[in-house]
Amino acid sequence: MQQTQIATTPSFTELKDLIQLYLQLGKFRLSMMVTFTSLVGYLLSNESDFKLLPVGILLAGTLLVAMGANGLNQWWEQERDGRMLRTRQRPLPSGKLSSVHACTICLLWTIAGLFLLAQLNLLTALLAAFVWFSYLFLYTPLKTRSSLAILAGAITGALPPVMGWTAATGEVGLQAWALGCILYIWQIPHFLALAALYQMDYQRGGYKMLPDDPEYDHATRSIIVVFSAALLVVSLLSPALGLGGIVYFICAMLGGSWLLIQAVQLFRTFSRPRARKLFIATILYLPLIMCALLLDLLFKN
Ligand code: HEM
Ligand SMILES: CC(C)=CCC/C(C)=C/CC/C(C)=C/COP(=O)(O)OP(=O)(O)O
Repeated sequence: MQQTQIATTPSFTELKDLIQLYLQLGKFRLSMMVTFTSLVGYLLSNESDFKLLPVGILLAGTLLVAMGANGLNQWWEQERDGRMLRTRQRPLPSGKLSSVHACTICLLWTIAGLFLLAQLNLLTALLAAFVWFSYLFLYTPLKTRSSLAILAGAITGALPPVMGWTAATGEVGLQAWALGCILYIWQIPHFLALAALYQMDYQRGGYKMLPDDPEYDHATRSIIVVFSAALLVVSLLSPALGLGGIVYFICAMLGGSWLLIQAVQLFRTFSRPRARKLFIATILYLPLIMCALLLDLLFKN
């Protein structure tokens, strides 16, 4: 009797391991960051007071749909992920989760997330469904075909703040678009810096998102500089549309200039440490800007 119980009831360690695998499958940190941007979009609308229930629903719904999308992308790419050093330890290629298990849980996360968002309003749920769809059915298949995939991939980062805004107001707003635009531009240096670090890996996986040049193509480095400069300009112009105040402006100027300096240094001479520094700058830039926007809101209210 006791033996049966040991065999069928998962132990605490097994449960902990399973949760760990789920977090990897849904790219928890990245999904949390995406969810944070939707929260900022919600609060920027200033339409409603901070109400715990709709905010909780927005956060849970966005996180679930984002994790569902990330996990289904890994399900789709499991064979290629198995060929790449960066990704071969993921739950699916490492065999720690079965394909059916992963696919089922990600579909459940997606359905649960969309259901939650629909409780706020249909527009927010539709936007989430569009992001989910474009990530899986536009960006993911394009990755093996063209370097333009990134332009589709960046939609995924641009729309979550807009979703936050629509969750609060039921309609889209100018400031949310401005923030979405900043995020869209930000993703280009974010990804291209990382791609410089994992160039060979991407080739191993059969992805066509990058030039095959081991010295990291001049054109790609120019694109990084152009988008980093555009990020600085657009982020500094955004207060004209009502996005952010003085804290945001200072942070956007300092953070954006820092990112641009890293981009220019990488442009001058390619090296992996320089690419890594640029990637880290992009990772730090995002929470910096989001927190600055929240601080300005706090001072305003
Ligand atoms: C075109 C869009 C994007 C691409 C191609 C991209 C690509 C990636 C990749 C491949 C990594 C993993 C690095 C590694 O395995 O070492 C990564 C890390 C990260 N990305 Fe992005 N990303 C994109 C958009 C976003 C967005 C929209 C956010 C958040 C709003 C984001 C936030 C992060 C964070 C926080 C990390 C580091 C944490 C982690 O590794 O889990 N990214 N990105
Ligand atoms: C609300 C909602 C649905 C939000 C979407 C959140 C989401 C799916 C963000 C992912 C952003 C992105 C393009 C990551 C890179 O994928 P990749 O396939 O290039 O990464 P990999 O090489 O590590 O697999």
